[in-house]
Amino acid sequence: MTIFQFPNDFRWGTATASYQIEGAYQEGGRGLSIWDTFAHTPGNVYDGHNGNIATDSYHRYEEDIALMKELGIDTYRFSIAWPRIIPDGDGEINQEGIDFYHRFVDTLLAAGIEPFCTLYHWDLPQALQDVGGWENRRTIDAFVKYAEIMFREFASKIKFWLTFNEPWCIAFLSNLEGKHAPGNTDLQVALNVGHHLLVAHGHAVKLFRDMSPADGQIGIAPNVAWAVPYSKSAEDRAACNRNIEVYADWFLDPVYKGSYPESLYNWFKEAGATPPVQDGDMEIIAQPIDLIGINYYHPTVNRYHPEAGYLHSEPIDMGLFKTDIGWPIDSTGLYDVIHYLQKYGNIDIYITENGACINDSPQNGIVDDSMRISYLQQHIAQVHRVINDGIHLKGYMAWSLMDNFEWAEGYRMRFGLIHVDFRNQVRTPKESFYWYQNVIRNNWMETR
Ligand SMILES: CCOCCOc1ccc(-c2cn(C[C@@H]3NC[C@@H](O)[C@H]3O)nn2)cc1
Repeated sequence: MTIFQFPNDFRWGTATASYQIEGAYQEGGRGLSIWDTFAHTPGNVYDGHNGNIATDSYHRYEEDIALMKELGIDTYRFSIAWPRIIPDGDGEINQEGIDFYHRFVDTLLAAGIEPFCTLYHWDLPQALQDVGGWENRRTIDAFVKYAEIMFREFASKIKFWLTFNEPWCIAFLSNLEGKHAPGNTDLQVALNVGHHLLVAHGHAVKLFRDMSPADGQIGIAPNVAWAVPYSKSAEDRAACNRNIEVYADWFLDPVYKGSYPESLYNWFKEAGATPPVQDGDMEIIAQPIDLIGINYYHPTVNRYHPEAGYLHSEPIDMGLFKTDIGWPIDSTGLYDVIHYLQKYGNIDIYITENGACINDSPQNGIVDDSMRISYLQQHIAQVHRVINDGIHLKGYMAWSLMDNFEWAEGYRMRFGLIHVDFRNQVRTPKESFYWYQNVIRNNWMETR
């Protein structure tokens, strides 16, 4: 048994996202998002699930925040639904939407919980997609207008901001692999989307500085892959590097270095695609940021294979224990990838997502999700190990507060510390909720 003591100022939290929990998709003046369209299109989401109701948190946020207070978190990561603020993307402001988030944030603050706000967690207004979405540079200006409204309204209440969640998912999963909204399957489209979201990020950061909100911090939240080569061969090592770089470096090099990673740039160029860089873009992207959020779930073991996707990098099943979504459980990847990111300097890092898909259900009112406790314990131990190495890892937000809409997997894949019965919205804290509550209360963890 080991005791892991955390710094007094370490932040403990949970995370969610607007489309995954709010529901009320046609209420409060909300416009449609690309995820409404994608989920309403047969075949895109498991069993036709969608976010029309989700966990009904638009109506139940006070109950949710009471559970957060019981859990004892000091930080809550959530996202704003752009379609609630500007229903058609860049037209009229919807005051009802702004008012909703003021009530929500005020309730969080009254509960002593720090709001940690993601501006864009994938729910692009459909009206913007109708004219090209992130492929169209016009969406950059629309995003900056949206961000300005949010900073003006909330910078006095919200001190932690993320521009984009998981840029790899926005660009590649959604526009090359076609698995998320809007479901394109073209490499050049993916590079266009990825570049434009980076330019939008840079403009939003510059605007944030120009509006000089008192003591606010802003960053971006890439999901990171950690790939270990199956063999020591140069081919396998290169295949792993491509896999790691496409999630992290493709976005963080432009932000921290003002240029795309050369090797991957050339890899895509060989495939006939290059980012649509215009004069001044790379300078605006490289606006200094204050922090990054890192979303980590699992590592992979990869080898080179000429027919393995756009990176010729094939993940190998090494027989590890897996969560119910099929991801291997190996917390060492978290330690390794955080050290990998030190090449950008000893930047302030928050783990803005980490968690396990374990589909346990209540038995006599108890959800004995011991596998999730084991997963969290292993990963929080690695968080401590990273801090012990002097790395500025400032906080940990478990994904997720409660079971919710897990994108293409719908509601069958459960990541929550709280079980949600989607037939009646009954929330049941799982055993992992009480385990995490104890870690937070003590600010230390013991392994068992
Ligand atoms: C067979 C090939 O498939 C290609 C990879 O396909 C995926 C799908 C999904 C993910 C994925 C999902 N999550 C959790 C979410 N993070 C943001 C938050 O909203 C959570 O719901 N992280 N990564 C990665 C890769």
